Amino acid sequence: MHKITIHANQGDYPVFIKHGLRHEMKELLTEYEFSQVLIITDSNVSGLYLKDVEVALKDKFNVFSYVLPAGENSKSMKQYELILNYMLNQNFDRNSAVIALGGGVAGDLAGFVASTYMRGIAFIQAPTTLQAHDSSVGGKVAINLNGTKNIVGQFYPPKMVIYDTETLLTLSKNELKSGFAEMIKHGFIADRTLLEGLIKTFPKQIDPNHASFNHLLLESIRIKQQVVESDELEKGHRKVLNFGHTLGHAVEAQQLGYTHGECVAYGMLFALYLSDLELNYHTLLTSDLVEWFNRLGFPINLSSSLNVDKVIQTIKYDKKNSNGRINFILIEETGKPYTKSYTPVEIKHYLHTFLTLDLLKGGYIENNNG
Ligand SMILES: NC(=O)c1ccc[n+]([C@@H]2O[C@H](COP(=O)([O-])OP(=O)(O)OC[C@H]3O[C@@H](n4cnc5c(N)ncnc54)[C@H](O)[C@@H]3O)[C@@H](O)[C@H]2O)c1
Ligand SMILES: O=C(O)C(=O)C[C@@H](O)[C@H](O)[C@H](O)COP(=O)(O)O
Ligand SMILES: [Zn+2]
Repeated sequence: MHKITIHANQGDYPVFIKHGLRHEMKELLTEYEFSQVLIITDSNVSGLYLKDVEVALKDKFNVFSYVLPAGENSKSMKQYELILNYMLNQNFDRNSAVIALGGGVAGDLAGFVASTYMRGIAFIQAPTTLQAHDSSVGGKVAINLNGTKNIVGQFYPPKMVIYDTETLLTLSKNELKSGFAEMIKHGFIADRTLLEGLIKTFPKQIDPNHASFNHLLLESIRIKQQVVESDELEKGHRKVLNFGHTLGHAVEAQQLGYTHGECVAYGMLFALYLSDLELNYHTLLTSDLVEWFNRLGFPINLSSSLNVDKVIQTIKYDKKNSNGRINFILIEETGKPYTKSYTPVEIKHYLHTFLTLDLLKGGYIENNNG
């Protein structure tokens, strides 16, 4: 078993990573005496792993389960309110705990519930997606509002992260790809070796059974750890974790059928394009990189599906904005991120030129589900 301890203002917490770890949850939680435990999961994960977790915990705790409709739309005010009502009706008290069993959607919503119910109760992350190697670490919890991503939320670190990597084996290709995009992001912002390792190990497809997969996953979690420990509340440096997200979140809000990670991947291509323009030479958005993204099945050509005016409208609500200017995370080179601010008019112009780049013409236009 791997253990990474994250230092956080409200208390350090361990991230345990192991194949089959869901069966050991009771042992991991030995020191806790929760009055009630609510497992919040979604309608796909419930059929796969809920029973195992209930069985693992039922001798020690009074266990309840709440199953969300799978998908991003559950990160909503409506689901938030439904869960709070459920907890109140079941007499959950201050000594109770919430366990998020699922991907980033269950984690972000359950964490926000835990952070606000009775002004905060214990929260445990039990991630089941590759994406959640990112979302379960760092304490960002949130829901969406009127199409704006994560606009209502908190920094609320979990007490523990229990990452059963066996669960990754049931993910679809598309969901693996989504989490892989955040690993690529971690490579770009902090670690050339990680990025090169990802390119070399997975030239055509992502294989969670590959001998190097776990090592690369751990490296990615360590980068997340270093960044969130350096600036837990995102006063400055943590913003680098938003590389690819400024455009990515606006694309995601258009609900074109792409996952969070696919939208972030597309946003990274745009951020690399802007980075090249800033540097006045073309070393970042290379044909090799675009072809790799294309082979993995990331969207690289959205020229016929993206509504640019809507993108600009959404980007105006980005949390990194200041004084009406849009702050993008760019890179000087792999591992050297910085912030550059633009007006919405400038971004609209650059987006138009980006969308018509010949380099991006050969790509997937349709969503590549599978
Ligand atoms: N808080 C953060 O720091 C942070 C970081 C990254 C992403 N996020 C958020 O996370 C969300 C995306 O997370 P996600 O990609 O995990 O989405 P998700 O939670 O919707 O999971 C993706 C899909 O995979 C299914 N699934 C989950 N585990 C499975 C398994 N083991 N086997 C088979 N199917 C499984 C789910 O039912 C869902 O359909 C977005 O809302 C994003 O904004 C938050
Ligand atoms: O942990 C962070 O900080 C991140 O930015 C990680 C992102 O991958 C994640 O998608 C996060 O939810 C985005 O945060 P937001 O503050 O832009 O909503
Ligand atoms: Zn993300």
